Amino acid sequence: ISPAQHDQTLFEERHLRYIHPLGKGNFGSVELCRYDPLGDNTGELVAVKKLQPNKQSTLEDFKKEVKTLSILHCDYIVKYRGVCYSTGRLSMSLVMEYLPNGSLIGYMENNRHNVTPRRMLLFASQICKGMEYLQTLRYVHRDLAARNILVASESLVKIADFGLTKVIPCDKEYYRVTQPGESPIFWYAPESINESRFSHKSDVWSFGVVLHELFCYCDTNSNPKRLCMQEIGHNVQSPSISMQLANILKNNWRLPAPPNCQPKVYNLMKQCWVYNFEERPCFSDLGNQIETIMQDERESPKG
Ligand SMILES: CCCn1cc(-c2nc(Nc3ccc(C(=O)NC)cc3)nc3[nH]ccc23)cn1
Repeated sequence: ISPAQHDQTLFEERHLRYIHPLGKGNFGSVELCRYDPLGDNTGELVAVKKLQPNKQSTLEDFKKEVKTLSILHCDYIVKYRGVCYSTGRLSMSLVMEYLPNGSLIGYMENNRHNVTPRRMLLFASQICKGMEYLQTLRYVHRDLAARNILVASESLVKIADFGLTKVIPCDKEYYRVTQPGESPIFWYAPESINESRFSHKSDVWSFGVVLHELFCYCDTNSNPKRLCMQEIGHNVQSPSISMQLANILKNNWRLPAPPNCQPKVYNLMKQCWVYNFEERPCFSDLGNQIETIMQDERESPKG
C-alpha cells in the first residue's frame, strides 16, 4: 500500500475524535483527542494544537512551530507525534504526546503539600537540561515560563509550546524580534524589553523567573506579573508598563525571595537576573549548581 498509509506522522482528521480542551498556547489552543482509526475506542489519546489564526499568528508561524518540534528529540521536551491536515488543507493541527498530569502550574497548586524543595530542584534541573539541548541546536525558546512546562509524571517535567522559539542566525549570538506581539514581559530580560534582543542568556533570565514560580508553588498571589505590577504601582498610563518595568530592573529591583526559600536557591535566581547578560551563567553552569544543591539536600535532609 502507499507509503503515506505507513506514515505514522500523518493523522487523518476523520479518525481524530475531540474529547475536551487542555489549554491555550501561543497561536492556538490545545485539545485532548483520541486517534481511533478502528473506531472501537482502542486508539491512543493525543494532545492536538489547533492553529487559531489571528493578527499575531499566521499559518507560516505555525508551520515553523511544527517544524521546530518535529526535530526536537529530548526527554525534557514534549514529544512530537505528527500533523493533521484539515479537509481542503486550509489549516493544520500539531499532534503531540498527551501528558496526563497537565501543566506545572496546576500540578504545583494541587500538590503543594507533598512537593518538596528537592523535587522542585529536580524539575528545575530537567528544564535546565531541556534548555541546554535547545541551545545545542541554536534555538532560543523566548517564552520559558511555568505555564509552558508540563508534568509527565511526579518525577518528570517537559518543556512545551515552541510558538515563539527562534533559531539564532549563525553569524550572530542573538535574535532580534521585529513585531513583539503580546509579549510576556514579566518573564523578559532587560535587553529583551528594551531592544527586543533574545539569546540563550535571555532564556536564562526567564529560567530564573521559572525557578521563582516553582519555589512559590506557582501561587497566583506571587506570580511574576502581580509582584512586578505591585512594585510599579498601578499608574498604568505614562510611561508604558514595559518602560516602568525596565526602569525598576535598571534600579536593581528584582522579584523577592519566595517564602522559606533556601538562600542558595534564591542566589541561583539572582545569578539568572544579572543585568548584564554576559555575566549570567549558562544553562550547563546552572545545571551543575542545581545538582550540587540537590546533593547537599540529600546529605542533610531537612526535617
Ligand atoms: C503549554 C501551553 C499549551 N498547552 C499544552 C497543553 C498540553 N496538555 C497536556 N495535558 C494536560 C493538560 C491539562 C490537564 C488538566 O487537567 N487541566 C486542568 C491535563 C493534561 N498534554 C500535552 N501534550 C502536549 C501539549 C499538552 C496544555 N496547554
